[in-house]
Amino acid sequence: MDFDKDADNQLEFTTTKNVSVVSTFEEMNLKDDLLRGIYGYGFEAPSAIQSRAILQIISGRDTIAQAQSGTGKTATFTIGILEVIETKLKDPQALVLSPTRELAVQIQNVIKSLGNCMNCNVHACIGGTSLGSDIKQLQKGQHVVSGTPGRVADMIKRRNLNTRHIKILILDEADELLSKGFKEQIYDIYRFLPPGTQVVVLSATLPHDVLEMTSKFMSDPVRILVKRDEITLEGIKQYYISVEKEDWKFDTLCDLYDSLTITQAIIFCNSKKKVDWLADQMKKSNFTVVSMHGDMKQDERDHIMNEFRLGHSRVLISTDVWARGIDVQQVSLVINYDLPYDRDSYIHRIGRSGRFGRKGVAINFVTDDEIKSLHDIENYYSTEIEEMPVNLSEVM
Ligand SMILES: Nc1ncnc2c1ncn2[C@@H]1O[C@H](COP(=O)(O)OP(=O)(O)OP(=O)(O)O)[C@@H](O)[C@H]1O
Repeated sequence: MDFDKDADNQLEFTTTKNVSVVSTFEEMNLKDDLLRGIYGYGFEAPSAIQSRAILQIISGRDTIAQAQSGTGKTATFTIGILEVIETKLKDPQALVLSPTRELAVQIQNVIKSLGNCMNCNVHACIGGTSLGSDIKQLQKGQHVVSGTPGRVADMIKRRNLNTRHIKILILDEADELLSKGFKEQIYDIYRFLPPGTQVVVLSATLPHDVLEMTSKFMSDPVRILVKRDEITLEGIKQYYISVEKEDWKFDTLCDLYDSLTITQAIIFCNSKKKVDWLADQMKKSNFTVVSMHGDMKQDERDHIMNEFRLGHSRVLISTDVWARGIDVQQVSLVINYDLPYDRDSYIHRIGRSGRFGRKGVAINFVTDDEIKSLHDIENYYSTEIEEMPVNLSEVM
């Protein structure tokens, strides 16, 4: 496999024709224990992506599954994995890779929950934790490993993660995993997997160059894609506030604070330094906020994450470490204190609200310099980002 080989620019990618759609979980003919796990978790009927992609994954075919944020991609691959693994065999049979530690742990929990009646061991193999305990957990015998690329590559090379029986590799947030920062590590892992390992890639955003790259490590994949103008969700209302100058953003945020705490809110900044600065300023002005970024110690990140999931903290300031995959259903408001540098991040950030059909609101603070980028995003996704009405409570 050569990830960097020049791709054919003429390639057009379209959704595979005649992918069958099943409207109930029963029709998927799943193992009884798995079906019980699904209903026990509270799911009643499959979402659009689940109706299409689960059976493809179970059939063993390489699969490219794109679907809007919060529409159930995690359960899509989880149900696929749980159906094909054999719990009698105590070796890793499925490997799930994702770009952040928090996401890898969240996925581990979803797999555990859906596999609750199956005696399925799932290990989160992530950086920032002790190597010793990782090794111990792997020695115990795990059916599924959900991890971040660095630690997983390390465990494979040290021969603590046995890849011999892996039959399915999942790349969640695949466009991020195949971007510059991760690509080499993914390649490193891929070459240790048995030949013919089934590959499944998922994301809300799959740009053309990423789809091109998939031809290097996937064979005749089934493609379920979303058109660019259908990626944004109707349920997430998008607004902007013109702040003219950077200095005005802070007061604007303070004015909005009461609305932020109605449910839960995420405020995105473009750098770790800015997250620290903003959290400091808010605290100095007596607002209660928490913050999280990739330079914090893992136990601190875990603590912030747990408190936020429990609803004990309501306003979280973060970087793009929080942009992808994290699922907290109570989040109904996302603020881009800084507009993200790229269009894909915009989709992932605002998608932290409006999970599985819930309503969400995204507010973009834009200086005169940022207004052009905002219009770019608007045009690219054929979506509407309106000026924020005076009274936010009217739209919440
Ligand atoms: N069939 C279902 N019925 C009810 N709820 C579901 C169903 N499938 C998924 N959900 C719920 O929807 C929420 C979003 O799912 P998930 O996190 O898998 O979305 P996603 O598509 O991976 O989003 P993202 O693109 O942000 O990663 C979760 O809280 C999940 O429990």
